[in-house]
Amino acid sequence: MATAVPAERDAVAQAFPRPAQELRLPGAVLCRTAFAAGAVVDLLAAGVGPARAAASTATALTAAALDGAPYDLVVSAGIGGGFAPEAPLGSLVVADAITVADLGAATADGFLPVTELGFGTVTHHPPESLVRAVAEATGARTGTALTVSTVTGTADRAAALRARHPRALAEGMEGFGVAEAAAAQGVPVLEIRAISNPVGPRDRAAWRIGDALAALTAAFGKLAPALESWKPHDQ
Ligand SMILES: O=C(O)c1cccc(C(=O)CC[C@H]2O[C@@H](n3cnc4c(=O)[nH]cnc43)[C@H](O)[C@@H]2O)c1
Repeated sequence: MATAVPAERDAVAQAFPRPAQELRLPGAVLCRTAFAAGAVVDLLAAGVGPARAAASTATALTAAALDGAPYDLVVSAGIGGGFAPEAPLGSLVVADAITVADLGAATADGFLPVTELGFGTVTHHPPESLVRAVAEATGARTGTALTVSTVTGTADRAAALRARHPRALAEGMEGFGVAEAAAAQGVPVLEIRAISNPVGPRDRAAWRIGDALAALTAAFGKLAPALESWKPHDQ
């Protein structure tokens, strides 16, 4: 379970019945806990932004694989911006598509995603059955979660993103990085965002970080059955 910062990791940890044990890796610290039924869960404050989040997640994945206990699933979780009116403050979004919104080239004719330049990928798709089960368990809306390296701070930018990604519900800074690390090792990925602020004109007074962290704790409290019953071969 990869969050950006320790406050998000601790909000997730509160949903687990057992206190987490710290495991130090080179470049990452895991907090190991477990579901009531026993399945082990590693919580990682992976850092802010897609690059740092990818590096930390790759470290954790590699350590688990070398230990002979590879992960079945990676979850990117945290607070995020919500596109109005579909994703209001305090609501939850589970991504059915994890898309990087600003990886590409600016041209006179507009933005070109990196895939149109002939490189890489811009979207990862979490397993459909898991997205459905998590949305049912938590009441989350499902749609695209965008990953950006620059937080949106104007109405124009929000409108441009929405025009390019009509199914976008949430914006964060880590999901695509976490998903790239997971995909590189063939591990499925999920992204869950609790909405702390609207995507749009910068207005720090409008942030509701406490409410979003509480929504994250509540969501993970309801997630155990959906995650535990999901089998990696179910798509
Ligand atoms: O200074 C600002 O105007 C501002 C607005 C929103 C977020 C930030 C951050 O520095 C938070 C980065 C952190 O939180 C996640 N996050 C939360 N809201 C958003 C958002 O609207 N767009 C992108 N990321 C957001 C993000 O995943 C980072 O971990 C500053």
